[in-house]
Amino acid sequence: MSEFKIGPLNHVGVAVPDLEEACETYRTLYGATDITTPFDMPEQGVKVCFVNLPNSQIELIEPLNEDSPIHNFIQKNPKGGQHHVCFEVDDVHQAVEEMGKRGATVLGKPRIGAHGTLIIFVHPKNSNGVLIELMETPEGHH
Ligand SMILES: CC[C@H](C(=O)O)C(=O)SCCNC(=O)CCNC(=O)[C@H](O)C(C)(C)COP(=O)(O)OP(=O)(O)OC[C@H]1O[C@@H](n2cnc3c(N)ncnc32)[C@H](O)[C@@H]1OP(=O)(O)O
Ligand SMILES: [Co+2]
Repeated sequence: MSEFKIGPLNHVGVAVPDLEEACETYRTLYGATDITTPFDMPEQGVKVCFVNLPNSQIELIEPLNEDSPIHNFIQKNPKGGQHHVCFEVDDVHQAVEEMGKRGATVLGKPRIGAHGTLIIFVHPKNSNGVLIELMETPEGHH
């Protein structure tokens, strides 16, 4: 197995109080034309949609309920805010192992994210206050 390292920036996560309103902002203010239909991910506690860009995505996420991992974030930032940065990796299980070895705190277990591949999160305290998501590269995405 090759030495662990992060690969391409896959998306920037933005937490919002109202997903439809945020989509409208990207449509009307920024002229975004390729925005996916919002969908719920109950197991992740969020409603999600993507603003597809030539080289990356903005991932808009809204808490589904009070148990959502981003419920507190929206409480503290009622207008929303930049939430996480996601990098692609070859192997999430290798990433978990390496993060542990390198003294970082992995949040929860690997689970399937909005791109249908395994993801993990590394605590903001390990990366200058930025929540980092690591996701396995989707098939055919290179
Ligand atoms: C559908 C999946 C999709 C995908 O891409 O596939 C997603 O990306 S879903 C994204 C939503 N899911 C997650 O974020 C899961 C991982 N996150 C967590 O486990 C929590 O959000 C956690 C632990 C990072 C923070 O939880 P919470 O805010 O409830 O805890 P605290 O209030 O105690 O916060 C601890 C400490 O961290 C600071 N904080 C919280 N969120 C963030 C953030 N997004 N970026 C930077 N810092 C953050 C918070 O202010 C506290 O700081 P402190 O100085 O200790 O007060
Ligand atoms: Co994400």
